[in-house]
Amino acid sequence: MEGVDHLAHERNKSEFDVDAMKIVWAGSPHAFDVSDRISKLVASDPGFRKDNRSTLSRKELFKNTLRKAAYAWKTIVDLRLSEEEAAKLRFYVDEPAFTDLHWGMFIPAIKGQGTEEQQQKWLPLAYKMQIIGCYAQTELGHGSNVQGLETTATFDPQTDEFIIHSPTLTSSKWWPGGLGKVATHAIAYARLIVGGREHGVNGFIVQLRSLEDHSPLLGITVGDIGMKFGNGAYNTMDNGVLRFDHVRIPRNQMLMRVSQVTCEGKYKQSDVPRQLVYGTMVYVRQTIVADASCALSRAVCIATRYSAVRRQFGSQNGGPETQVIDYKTQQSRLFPLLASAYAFRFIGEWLKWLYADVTQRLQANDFSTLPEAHACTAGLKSLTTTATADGIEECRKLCGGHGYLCSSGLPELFAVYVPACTYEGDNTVLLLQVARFLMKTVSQLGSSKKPVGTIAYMTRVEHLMQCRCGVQRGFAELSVDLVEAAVAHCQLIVVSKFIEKLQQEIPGKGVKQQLEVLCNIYALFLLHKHQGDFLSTGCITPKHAALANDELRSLYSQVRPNAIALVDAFNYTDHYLGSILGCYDGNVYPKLYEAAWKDPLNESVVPDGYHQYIRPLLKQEIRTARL
Ligand SMILES: CCCCCCC/C=C/C(=O)SCCNC(=O)CCNC(=O)[C@H](O)C(C)(C)COP(=O)(O)OP(=O)(O)OC[C@H]1O[C@@H](n2cnc3c(N)ncnc32)[C@H](O)[C@@H]1OP(=O)(O)O
Ligand SMILES: Cc1cc2nc3c(=O)[nH]c(=O)nc-3n(C[C@H](O)[C@H](O)[C@H](O)COP(=O)(O)OP(=O)(O)OC[C@H]3O[C@@H](n4cnc5c(N)ncnc54)[C@H](O)[C@@H]3O)c2cc1C
Repeated sequence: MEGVDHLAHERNKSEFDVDAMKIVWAGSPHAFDVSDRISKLVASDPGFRKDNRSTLSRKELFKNTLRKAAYAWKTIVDLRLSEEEAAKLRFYVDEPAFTDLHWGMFIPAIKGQGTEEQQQKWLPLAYKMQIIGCYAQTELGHGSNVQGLETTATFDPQTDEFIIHSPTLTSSKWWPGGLGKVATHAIAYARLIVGGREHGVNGFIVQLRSLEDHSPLLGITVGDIGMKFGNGAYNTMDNGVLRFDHVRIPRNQMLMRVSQVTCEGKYKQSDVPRQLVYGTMVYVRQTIVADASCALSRAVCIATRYSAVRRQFGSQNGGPETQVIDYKTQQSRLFPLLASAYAFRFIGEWLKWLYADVTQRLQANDFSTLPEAHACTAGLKSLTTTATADGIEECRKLCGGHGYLCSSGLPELFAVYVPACTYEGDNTVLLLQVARFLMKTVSQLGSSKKPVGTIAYMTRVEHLMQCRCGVQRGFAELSVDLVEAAVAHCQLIVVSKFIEKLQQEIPGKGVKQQLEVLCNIYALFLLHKHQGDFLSTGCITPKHAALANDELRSLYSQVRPNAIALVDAFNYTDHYLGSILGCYDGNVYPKLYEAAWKDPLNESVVPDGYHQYIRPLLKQEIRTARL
C-alpha cells in the first residue's frame, strides 16, 4: 500500500544514528544541507522528470536534454543559486549533457592553463554561458597517446595568428562531449609549430560556431559521432567529430600559462613542467573518484533495499520465505560493495585535498608533489572506476531478473557509468603511469631522496630491491606484473585513508563503530580476494587467511541489521535513484506491475504488426516449407 514503509522493520534494527551518518557521507552539515535541499528541489520539479527516457528516440532524447539543461540554467539564475548549489543541481538532474564538459573541463582548462589576462577575458563569458565550451583533445587516431596527436597549430608571424589544421583523417577530433551539436568554442589540443620547429602539444581556444545562428564557422566541419552503448544512457550527450581546414585564430588564444609564443614568433617555455598542459585531466580524474562513490552507492542502495524486500525459499510451516539479504552468499557479494562505496567516498575526500594542496604549491612554483599527485589521481581513478563499473553490474545480478528491467535503474546506471573506465585516461594506461612512478621510486631507493607520502612504505622494501635491483628486465616485459603492483599500491592508499578517517572525531551514536566494520570488511575482502599473493609472498600464513575469512563472515553479520540504515545515509531521493527496486518505502511489486502497463507496447492490446505478420502465421496463410 502507498504510504506504508515496507522497510520499517529493517530501519528499526539500526544500531547507529543515521542522521549523523548522513552528515559524514555528505562531508559536513553545510554540505548535507545543500545536497538535501537541492535534491528535493529537483525531485519535486516535473521539469526534471526522467522516467520516460527509455522510450525516446535519439533526437527526442537529445532535444529533451537540451530542454533540461536550459531549464536547469533558468532555475539556477531565477533562484540565484551559488556555484556549489548549481553544481549540486546539475548532479541531481542526472543526465549527461554538454554542460558537464563546459563546467567540468572547458572552464577548468582556462583556469589551469590560461594566463591571468586570458582568464579575465574568457571566464566571465563562460560563467554566464554566453559561450559554451568543450575539451577537444582526443582524435580519431589518438586518445591515450597525447604526444601522438596530429592536429597542428602553426604560428604565422605575418598576421600574428595560429593556423589550426587537421592534416589527416586520423587527426579529426573525435569524442569530445558537447562538440557534436552544441559547443560554440573548444579548447583544442594541437602540435605547436613555430618557425618550422615543433614544440609539443598545447591548448588553443577556437571558436567553432557562430554566436548569431550557431552555424559552423569557415573551415570548421563538425557533427555528432553517432549512437553509443546502451539506449538512453550517454546518447543524451553529443560527442562530436571536428575537422579544421586552416582555421586562423589570434595568437592570444593559445593558452599560455605553460608555454608562450611572442608576436616576434619566439617560443618560450615557462620554468614549469610541460606536463602542466595535462593539468585539466588531473583535475577531472580526482573528481571522477568522488563520482565513483556516488555511482557505486546508488547501485548498492538499490540492491540492498531490494535484497531486504525480496523473499525466496526458506518458508517454515507456511511462514514468510527468507529475505535474500539473509543469505551469506548475497551478503558476501553485496556488503563488500557497500564498504567500497564508503571507502571511495573517503578516498575522494582525501584526493580532493591532495589536488588542492598540489595546486597551491604550483602557484608557488613548488612542483615537489606533482609526480605523486599524478600517480594518485591516475591510479585511484583507474581503481575506483573499474571497481564501480564491476560493482554496478554485480548489483544488477544481485537483483535477479528484475535487475534487468529499465525500471530498476541499474541498466541505465551501468550504461552511463562504464565509459568512466576509458575516458579521462584508459584505466590500464593510467596504471602504467603509476607503475612508472613506483619503479622510479624504487630506482631512487638508497639515495638521499627518501620516499614520502603515499610511497613512504617503500623504504621497507629497500632491502629487497637492493638484492634484486641488478635483475632489470624491460618495463614492457614486466608490465602485467607492474600493473598489478600499481593496483596493490592504490588499494593500500584506499585502506590507509579509510583508517586515517576513523582516527578523526566522528560524532553520532554508533557511527564510528559502523565505519570501523565497513573498513574491516573492505580490507579483509581485499585480503581474501588476493590471498594467493599474500600467501605466496609469505605476508600471511594459511591460518591467517582462514582467520580472515571467519572474521569476514562475522563482520557481515554485524552489518546485516544496519544495512538499510547504511544506504539510507546516502540520502538519495527516489527521483535521483530512478529505481522501483530501490524505492525508499520498499513497495516494489505494485510499482513494478503498474509501471509495466505504462510501456508504449501496452498502448494497444493487439500489437502493431499482428495482422501483417502474426495472423498469416497462425492461419497458415504463409506456405510453410516441408517440415
Ligand atoms: C566532470 C567532467 C565529467 C567527465 C566526463 C568525461 C569527459 C572525458 C574527457 C576526456 O576523456 S578528455 C581526454 C582524456 N585523455 C587522456 O586522459 C589521455 C591519457 N594520456 C595521458 O595522459 C598521457 O598521454 C600519458 C599517458 C600520461 C603519457 O603522457 P606523455 O607521453 O606526455 O608522458 P610520459 O612520457 O608517459 O611521462 C613523462 C613524464 O611526465 C609525467 N606525467 C605524465 N602525465 C602527467 C600529468 N598529468 N601530471 C604530471 N606528470 C605527468 C610522467 O609521470 C613522467 O614523469 P617521469 O617518469 O619522467 O618523472
Ligand atoms: C564517453 C566518452 C566521452 C569522452 N569525452 C571526451 C572528451 O570530452 N574530450 C576528449 O578529448 N576525449 C574524450 N573521450 C576520449 C577518451 O579520452 C579516450 O577514448 C581515452 O583517453 C582512451 O584513449 P583511446 O580511445 O585512444 O584508447 P586506446 O589507447 O586506443 O586503448 C585501446 C587499448 O589499448 C591499450 N593501450 C593503449 N596504449 C597502451 C600502452 N602504452 N600499453 C599497454 N596498453 C595500451 C589500452 O589499455 C586499451 O586496452 C571520451 C571517450 C568516451 C568513451
